[in-house]
Amino acid sequence: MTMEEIAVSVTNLRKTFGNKEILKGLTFKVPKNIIFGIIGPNGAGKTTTLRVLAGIIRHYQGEVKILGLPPTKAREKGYISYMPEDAFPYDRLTGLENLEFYAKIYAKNKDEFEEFLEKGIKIADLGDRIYDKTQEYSRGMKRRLMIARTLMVMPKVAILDEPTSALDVESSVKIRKLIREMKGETTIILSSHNMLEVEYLCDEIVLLNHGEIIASGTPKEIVNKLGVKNLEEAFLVATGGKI
Ligand SMILES: Nc1ncnc2c1ncn2[C@@H]1O[C@H](COP(=O)(O)OP(=O)(O)OP(=O)(O)O)[C@@H](O)[C@H]1O
Repeated sequence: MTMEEIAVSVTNLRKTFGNKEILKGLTFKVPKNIIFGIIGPNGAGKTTTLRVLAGIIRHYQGEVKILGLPPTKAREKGYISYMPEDAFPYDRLTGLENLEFYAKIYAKNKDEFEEFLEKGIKIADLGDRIYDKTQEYSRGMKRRLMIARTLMVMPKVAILDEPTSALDVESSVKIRKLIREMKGETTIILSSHNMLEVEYLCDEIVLLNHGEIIASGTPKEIVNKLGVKNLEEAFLVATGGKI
């Protein structure tokens, strides 16, 4: 891969909290415009990694480049849009007002603001409920709004921490479709505990365990390498669980 083809490059990333080493030297590259998954058991370091990439965790060792820039710089330039796992809309605002609020932060001019908003409304797909205060929304509706907010600004890198966690089947399917439809337009980095989802969405993945990468490649490559039937089995074998 040439430099131009790489969206994110991580070299020997280490992060400690107190005296606990949470990330123990991660190295990986994410090509532009793919969907890249970070998977691993609870506490493996997925959210910590995503927070470093999003420019939220500023102190770490190693080198992280987003389109050639340190994450904080890339964030300042509006290259990154990040949806934390516990992202919630402002509940006193309507869905539309929430989108307007976020669009204003990213838009360089009025035309771009309108463009982002139009895209956000389309992605959120909430019909007339977009005019209701979000405190009246279901969990799935809130999530869709947050995904719309994250993706509508056409970031160069969208970071989604567990986009479908705690959603019912129908809401998850809708969100997966949304993400899939953005494929090729932007680089998407997501974490998930749902291996079917990861197999469906992700072009490439890294599997983290105790802050280390224990497998990487396409889902198919990992499955084949471990001689198992699917990614869920690969996950269990690689992390030492039982099938
Ligand atoms: N601010 C913090 N201070 C201290 N320890 C932290 C902090 N943030 C995370 N940790 C610890 O770092 C480890 C990795 O956490 P992280 O949230 O990155 O894992 P994860 O893979 O996203 O887990 P999950 O699947 O449960 O969301 C955990 O042991 C967690 O307790």
